[in-house]
Amino acid sequence: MTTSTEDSASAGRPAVRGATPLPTARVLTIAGTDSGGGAGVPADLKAMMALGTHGMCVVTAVTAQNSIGVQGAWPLPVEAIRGQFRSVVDDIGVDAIKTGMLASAEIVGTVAELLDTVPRREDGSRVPVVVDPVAMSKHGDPLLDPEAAASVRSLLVPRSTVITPNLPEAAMLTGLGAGAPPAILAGALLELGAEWVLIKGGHREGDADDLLVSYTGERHLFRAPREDNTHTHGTGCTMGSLIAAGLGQGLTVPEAVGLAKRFMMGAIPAGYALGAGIGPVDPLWHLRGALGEGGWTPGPGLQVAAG
Ligand SMILES: Nc1ncnc2c1ncn2[C@@H]1O[C@H](COP(=O)(O)OP(=O)(O)O)[C@@H](O)[C@H]1O
Ligand SMILES: Cc1ncc(COP(=O)(O)OP(=O)(O)O)c(N)n1
Repeated sequence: MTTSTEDSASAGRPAVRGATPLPTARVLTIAGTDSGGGAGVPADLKAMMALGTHGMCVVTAVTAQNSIGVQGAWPLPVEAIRGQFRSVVDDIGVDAIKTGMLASAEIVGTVAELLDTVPRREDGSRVPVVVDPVAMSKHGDPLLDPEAAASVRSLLVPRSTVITPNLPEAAMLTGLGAGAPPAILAGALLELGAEWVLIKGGHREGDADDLLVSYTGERHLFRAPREDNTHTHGTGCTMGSLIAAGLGQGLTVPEAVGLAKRFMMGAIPAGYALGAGIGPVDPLWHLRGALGEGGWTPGPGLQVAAG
């Protein structure tokens, strides 16, 4: 295995044929895996694909996880994280980035350093970065060392285009209680250097409204009734990835959040039972009618000959 990042772009490569213009945005998640497929990198890639973008991943940690909880977590060496990041950014390029589970202060520091190396866009603006400050799973299993919260606060929040905490994560980062009003939590995060803050409402009593505020004073409330479905594993990861996919396609932050929220309002009621515990939201809810019962059926062109 080689981890070299020094190849020049074309040295010794075969000519690439069939130059179809890039049909879509390139969106990168920097996050942990979920072996059960409901959250983390698998959820991110599915959400990115659901909006028609090309999803890519830098894995930060591997988790053994299912519908009942997280049974184990193994952070990767920072060299592996740097290597994956360089492979993607130096050859393919990125139109938007989302971060999720970062596990340790060392990984948070490495990711902050890597974000600073992303080339600017043609118009000189920064590639948008959605920071989902993942701290624990729905089951209460820790996904971030407690001492890493300070690094997220000082290194990642100021590098974010939009940070998307749930209520407990906003409380952890600000030192305020999770019961503090969303506008107060958002204001404290803006003071830490975020451009936009989305306080997600999944952990609220009653409604599931999300509050989006910007450092310029713009304010948007995305309202939604609480869905009575326990199968909501992966809501935060899916939401953050949809926002990144929207930003990569050129939407503004309020437009991307609005699109993501509307999508979630279909994905959450469609969440399905899987395993003995909390099943996942359905990133394919909008295609189920077209897929038919049991999934997609190959057309005549894809029939495999018998024998
Ligand atoms: N039961 C629910 N009904 C409706 N919307 C929900 C529900 N649970 C979560 N959401 C929405 O899902 C998105 C993700 O939020 P949240 O669940 O708070 O994130 P996280 O997974 O990080 O805790 C938000 O838009 C939130 O309002
Ligand atoms: C590897 C990994 N990353 C993130 C999470 C948290 O995902 P989230 O979308 O917030 O979903 P819940 O865990 O709250 O259902 C995770 N579980 N695993």
